[in-house]
Amino acid sequence: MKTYKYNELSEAAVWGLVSRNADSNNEIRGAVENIIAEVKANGDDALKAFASRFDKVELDQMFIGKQAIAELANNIEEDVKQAITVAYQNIRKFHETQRAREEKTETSVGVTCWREVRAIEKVGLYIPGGSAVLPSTFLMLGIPAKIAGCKEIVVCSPPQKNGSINGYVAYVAQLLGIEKVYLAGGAQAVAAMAYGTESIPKVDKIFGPGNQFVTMAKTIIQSTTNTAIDMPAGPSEVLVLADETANPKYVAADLLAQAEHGADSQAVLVCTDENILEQSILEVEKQIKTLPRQEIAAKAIANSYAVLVDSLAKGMDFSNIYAPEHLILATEKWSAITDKIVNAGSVFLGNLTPESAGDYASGTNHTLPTSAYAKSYSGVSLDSFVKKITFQHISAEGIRNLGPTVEILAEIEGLHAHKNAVTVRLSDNK
Ligand SMILES: NC(=O)c1ccc[n+]([C@@H]2O[C@H](COP(=O)([O-])OP(=O)(O)OC[C@H]3O[C@@H](n4cnc5c(N)ncnc54)[C@H](O)[C@@H]3O)[C@@H](O)[C@H]2O)c1
Ligand SMILES: N[C@H](CO)Cc1c[nH]c[nH+]1
Ligand SMILES: [Zn+2]
Repeated sequence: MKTYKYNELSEAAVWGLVSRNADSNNEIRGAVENIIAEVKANGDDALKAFASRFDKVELDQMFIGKQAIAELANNIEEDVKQAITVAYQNIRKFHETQRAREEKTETSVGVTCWREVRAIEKVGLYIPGGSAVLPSTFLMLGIPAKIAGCKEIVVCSPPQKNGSINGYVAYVAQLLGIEKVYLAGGAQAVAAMAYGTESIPKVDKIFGPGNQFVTMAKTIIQSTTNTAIDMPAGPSEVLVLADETANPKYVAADLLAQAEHGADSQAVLVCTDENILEQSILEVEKQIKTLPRQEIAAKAIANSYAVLVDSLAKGMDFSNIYAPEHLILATEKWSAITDKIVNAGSVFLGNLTPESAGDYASGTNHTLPTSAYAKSYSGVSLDSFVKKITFQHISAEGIRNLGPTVEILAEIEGLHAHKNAVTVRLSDNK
């Protein structure tokens, strides 16, 4: 892992360091635009052709139904069922706390305004399944969708080599009461949910993480269709901010946990202590050899780096510019610096809080903004699955009170029909 000294970096060098996945974006955009156009024109036939090309499987049907889901779910190990259930309960508990309760407000006498929450009716959940199948993502998306009360939940995941889904995904489907999982992955799944095909219904909003193809497809359909997206949730990343109280073994384990997601993942160590920094890098080199996915992790680590800083405050400055998906404060002094966090998707405090806990089971959502989108987006939550509609009611007293103000403002904008909508009421309610 290459190491930089923060106080020796120019501003341009810092911006260069924090930019990710920028080089390949144009190439990926072209490929994804072609995939979207194919799905739009040829529906299920295109999906089957892409499954054959990218997932190396010939599909007879486009989904796995209730009966097959039950059979697959039945066959998984008991301890896994229990672990999934614990995760389900914690994620549900945390997301239940996000139900909005807002008061009605009388903004002026006789004028009452409020907001009411309505679920987005048709949502599409993308469950990644390329290099690793992620049933945990199904929990992260399915639980808030169910709590919100979304009427139609369409689920897509890449077909496995046997033309089916794995048993753990099936078990989650059963827990959530979802009766169909569509066999579509990558950009083509996103296109299918945005345009609809013979089998896959068009949805109002698409959720879920994925590789650069999935993320690019979401970004494109967001501006070319009326289907919204949760956020750009692309290749995983972590920034560990450590000091002399950090444990290099834990730091390295956390860096590798995100590195093993994909060759394009990034793991950044920002450290105030040269010794801890060097020990952590040595630990990365040691621990990586024990990983089954060491080839993938090694590519991600080659695409990662460490930064030596003078203080935790300087480290936090760098972190805020980087805006990591995950920020780990590997320091006993974490409580002194949390208020300095401006940009991060999800934060893990202290030496005993591994990021993996949030990936699976502590309760927070693991679908989070990457590539510095944490500067402007939040991770998935119950809010992501609802709209908040504003309401207002104006009484006779209210229109007498507020009417003249509206008339004047409509007048200065030259919008006389607007003014008149008030005037006709005022003349009837003197
Ligand atoms: N940000 C988050 O919240 C978050 C959460 C979980 C996972 N992730 C990320 O999700 C990603 C999952 O990626 P994955 O690849 O394992 O699964 P994936 O399901 O995102 O992608 C697999 C699909 O990609 C398509 N594909 C593969 N090669 C292609 C090519 N050359 N051209 C066009 N399409 C192609 C195929 O259709 C395949 O089905 C990882 O990068 C992981 O880090 C992010
Ligand atoms: N770390 C991923 C988000 O970037 C989520 C995940 C799923 N499974 C394991 N990890
Ligand atoms: Zn992870």
